[in-house]
Amino acid sequence: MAKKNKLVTKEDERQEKKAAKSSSKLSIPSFKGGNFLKGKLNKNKTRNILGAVFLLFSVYFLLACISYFFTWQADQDRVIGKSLWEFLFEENADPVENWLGKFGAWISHLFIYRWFGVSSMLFSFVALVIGSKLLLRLHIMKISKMLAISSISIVWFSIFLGFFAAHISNLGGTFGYEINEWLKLNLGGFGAFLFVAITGFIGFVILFNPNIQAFMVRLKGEASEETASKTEEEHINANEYEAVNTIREEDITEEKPSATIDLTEEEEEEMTEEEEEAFETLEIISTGETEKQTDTTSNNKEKENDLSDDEDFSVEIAETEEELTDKEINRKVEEFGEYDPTLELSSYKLPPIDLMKDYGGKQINVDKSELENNKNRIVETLGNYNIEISKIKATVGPTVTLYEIIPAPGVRISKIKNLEDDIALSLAALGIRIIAPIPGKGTIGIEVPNSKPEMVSMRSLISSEKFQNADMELPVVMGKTITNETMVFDLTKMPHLLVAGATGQGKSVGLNAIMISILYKKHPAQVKFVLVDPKKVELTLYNKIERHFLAKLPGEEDAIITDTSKVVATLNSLCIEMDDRYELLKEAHVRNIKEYNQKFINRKLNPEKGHRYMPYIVVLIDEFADLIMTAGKEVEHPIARLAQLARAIGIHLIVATQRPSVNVITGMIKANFPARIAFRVLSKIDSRTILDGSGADQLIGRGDMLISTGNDLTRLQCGFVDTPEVDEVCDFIGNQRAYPSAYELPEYVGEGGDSADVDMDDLDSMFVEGARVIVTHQQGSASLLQRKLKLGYNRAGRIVDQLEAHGIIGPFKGSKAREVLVQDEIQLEELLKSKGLL
Ligand SMILES: Nc1ncnc2c1ncn2[C@@H]1O[C@H](COP(=O)(O)OP(=O)(O)OP(=O)(O)O)[C@@H](O)[C@H]1O
Repeated sequence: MAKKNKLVTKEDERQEKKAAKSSSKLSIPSFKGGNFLKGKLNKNKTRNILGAVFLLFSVYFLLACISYFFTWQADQDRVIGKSLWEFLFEENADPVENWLGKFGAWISHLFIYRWFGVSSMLFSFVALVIGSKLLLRLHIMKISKMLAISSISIVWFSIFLGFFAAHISNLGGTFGYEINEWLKLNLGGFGAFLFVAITGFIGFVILFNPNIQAFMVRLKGEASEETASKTEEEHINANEYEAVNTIREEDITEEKPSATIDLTEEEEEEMTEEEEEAFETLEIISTGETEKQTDTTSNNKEKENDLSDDEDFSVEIAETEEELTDKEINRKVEEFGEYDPTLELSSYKLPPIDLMKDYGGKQINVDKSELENNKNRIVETLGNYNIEISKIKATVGPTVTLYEIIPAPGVRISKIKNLEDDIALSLAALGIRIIAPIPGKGTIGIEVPNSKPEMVSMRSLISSEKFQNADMELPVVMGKTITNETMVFDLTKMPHLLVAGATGQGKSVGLNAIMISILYKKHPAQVKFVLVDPKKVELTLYNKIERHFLAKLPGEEDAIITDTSKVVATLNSLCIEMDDRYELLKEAHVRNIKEYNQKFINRKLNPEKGHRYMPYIVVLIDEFADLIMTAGKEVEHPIARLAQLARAIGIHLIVATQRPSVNVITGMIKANFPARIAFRVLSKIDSRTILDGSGADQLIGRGDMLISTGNDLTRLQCGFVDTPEVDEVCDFIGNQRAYPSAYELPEYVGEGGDSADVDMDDLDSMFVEGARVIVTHQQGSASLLQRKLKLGYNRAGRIVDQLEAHGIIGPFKGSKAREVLVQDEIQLEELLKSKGLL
């Protein structure tokens, strides 16, 4: 009780403090009974009230003025020469003609007749702008700017219109008339007119600062340009990028919209008064800071002046560099328009949806008796072990049904988890998976395969609204979740994928699904694939799109790599590409490929300095186990390097393997692939290797898969795409106009490079250091040089060749390190001296 009292007191104190704060802001003088006002008014309310008053005045005043022009003759006799008080309380009680009564007649007479004439109506505009800003938070224009424009316009138009007072009275008001009379008296009629015209021009220039020269140039050039622009227009039309999405609106299927709450918007709308106050105080603080800053600069200046009095000491202040205006910066964009990377293949068309087959399965058929049977069996089995259930719910997916159970209070979750095999036995089904508890739901899930699984066709996934409207860099649609939702993810966010699954469980179909997703969404300028296929048959279909979408090493015949030694060269070449791209990013002062490309499109990067539009590169390696077996560290090292660093520069790896054992998926690889996909594997150990947990061994195969992205593990039914469909898509793309060749990767000179090519006179500047590193470590490898001297692959390879040519190391020996022919550093020094290299 005492505690409660204490709380109440604190709350009271807080309220009092708040009231005091708001009253001090409004500076309401403290008077007796003013406490009521203090409590009720705060800055926000005052603002609203003032806003409403301004808006009301704006409308009232405008109507009064308009009415004045129809009624002034009738009302003028009564208003003229009277103060407001006199006029409102005069004895004559007859109504006036003005639509807005006596006050309307008086105020319009005051403003139009006695003051500024017609231009007085601008006061209504002034009130409108201020009122809408205060009440409706509508920003029509900057208040200071509006006040400057309005006041100058009111005065000037009054004088200008006063010029015609002899013909139409009231136009310029008494003010305009009197000024004109005075001007005419002193400058003559024409002189007065000229004076008014010139002041008008000066006012216009001060307010709007028009670019008169540009206007003149445009005026001159207009006639000659007219004909030129016509032809240019035709030219632009011809070049327009027509890579239209050929999927018709009606083909796009929409999923049930899930309720999404846009927190940010709500927060914005519902900014409480306190927050607003805080916001305003913040503004005040920040302006305070700038004031402080200017103070210090002026202090500094004073100090400088003091110093410059000293004869021996001169102070030079660095000139501030000139900054380009936004207009100048964007000059290139204005001149040429934004850079369009797709221009070279501007008529490229994305594949139409009709190329995909419909395998049905849009609607899930719910077999009620099956559901009932399964439910009864689950309840029964659990009942046998004295586990009571308080609720059970089934969600039917394309191939699996999820039974969610809430056990009675006091039941241990681990007890249910241990009954996995017993439940599987009672349901007589393969692939039962128990998720205890389902993260974020507070229930236990039992996944039971349907007796009649539905096939999920790739067509339905591609035409899903989610995929079609996905605003992602590399959107991938792979399948449907257990709740029949299409799952779309951005490959750039993954950022690499490890795919594993025993043979025949749907891995190749899955890889095709990834490829097809990207092909259905991206232009050849935006993405390139590096395809590695040691099995030689899986990816050959994509040969047809070589000149559109594939990347390869210079001088290679086939873009699809099947030979292990070429894989090593390609991976190393990708490392060089990565280093090059990082260098370009550094020069462009951006952090990732998206920002870089955006800057390039906005023509802020100079192609003459080596800048170029960077396509994403997706490296797809099928059968990674085979590569590791044959090339070992030689592939592991560049892959780990790419996986660690390549994310920001747009190289993404998809590595697939049949054998997810620890010697294939090593710790180094695993650590760098946070996103993993598991199709069915044969043992719990394999599942643990790929997913760090069991589950993949309990899948039912045929495209049933688990995708793990860090913490989340989602079960999906992978979309099915058959080889003829992939073939047709590739045909469609392949038959369109293509680039002259595949995207060229940088050249890689490997450790097995031809030493005959070495130029003995052009030794690398790091040659001597390289030789010392090799001799000290007695290990002849380029990767050692790379690590120790922080060199790129290309350069380290070149130094190795030069070392071989100078007889410091022996020839290339496959995956083994080269033999070092110099015993120690003393011998090396002698050798280098004898060759004149020291
Ligand atoms: N998503 C799917 N939906 C339905 N059936 C599928 C799906 N994925 C695969 N299958 C079936 O499984 C078969 C084998 O698939 P796939 O060729 O992809 O296996 P794999 O794991 O790549 O095998 P391997 O490693 O031997 O190449 C397919 O021919 C198809 O019948």
